[in-house]
Amino acid sequence: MVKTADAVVVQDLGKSFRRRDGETVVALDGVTLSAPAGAITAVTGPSGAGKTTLLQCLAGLEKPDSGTVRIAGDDVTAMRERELTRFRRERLGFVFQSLNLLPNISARENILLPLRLDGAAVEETRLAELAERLELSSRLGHRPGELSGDQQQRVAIARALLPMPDVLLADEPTSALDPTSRGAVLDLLDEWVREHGLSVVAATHDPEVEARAGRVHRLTAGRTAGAVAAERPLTTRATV
Ligand SMILES: Nc1ncnc2c1ncn2[C@@H]1O[C@H](COP(=O)(O)OP(=O)(O)OP(=O)(O)O)[C@@H](O)[C@H]1O
Repeated sequence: MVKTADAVVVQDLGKSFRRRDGETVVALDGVTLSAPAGAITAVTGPSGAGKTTLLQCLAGLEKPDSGTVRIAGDDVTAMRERELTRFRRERLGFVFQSLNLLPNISARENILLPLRLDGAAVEETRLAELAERLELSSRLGHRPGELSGDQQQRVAIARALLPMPDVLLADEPTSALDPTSRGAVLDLLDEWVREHGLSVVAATHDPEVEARAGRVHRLTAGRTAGAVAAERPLTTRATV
């Protein structure tokens, strides 16, 4: 089933940080954007533009100072911590820049962790399919320290996808991937977007992710410049 409504709607989001020296850094300065279901949305922009902060606010891991974040119609900014934790587990998948794999358990156990925390059944068939598509089948018994950076990033992607989230929030999801794995990962994401209506919101510097995106938002100094930099239907890959 392919959904077409906006999965993520961000309105006038503001977030500042107080640095140790007392200076205030404005990371998000009134960001307004949306991301449809059934598409990849790229958030691009120079280093320090606020991309990671935006994803953290979308995930409810940072509390914005102003504005709203709606995911599948639910106002994330209004949720209390317990509700937010459940919402995150049930609806969202993350690929963090730092990957956050647990070092003392195998790739397989890392991938299964969100389902285990949720008390959900282990989806062996889906796990096997994901592992095969991400070329991890022979690596599932290895711990993260025994894997290359490229393999670790693919483990983080498998972990985020296995519970079948509505929205995948990904911070530089292809940064450690070589060209072959990058193609395999992006093909897989394209497929999930089309077949499961997944909404992928990816902060990225990677032109290939941008090329696959149905919508591109460019952030500059915490602001969306012109809100939608490029928009095209999923089936056409024309550059705008
Ligand atoms: N916890 C924090 N404390 C203080 N300042 C912060 C904090 N997090 C982010 N910032 C500042 O907010 C601004 C936006 O940072 P952010 O990491 O969101 O940018 P980014 O676009 O993701 O950068 P990159 O592409 O390098 O990851 C930067 O000036 C950064 O130094």
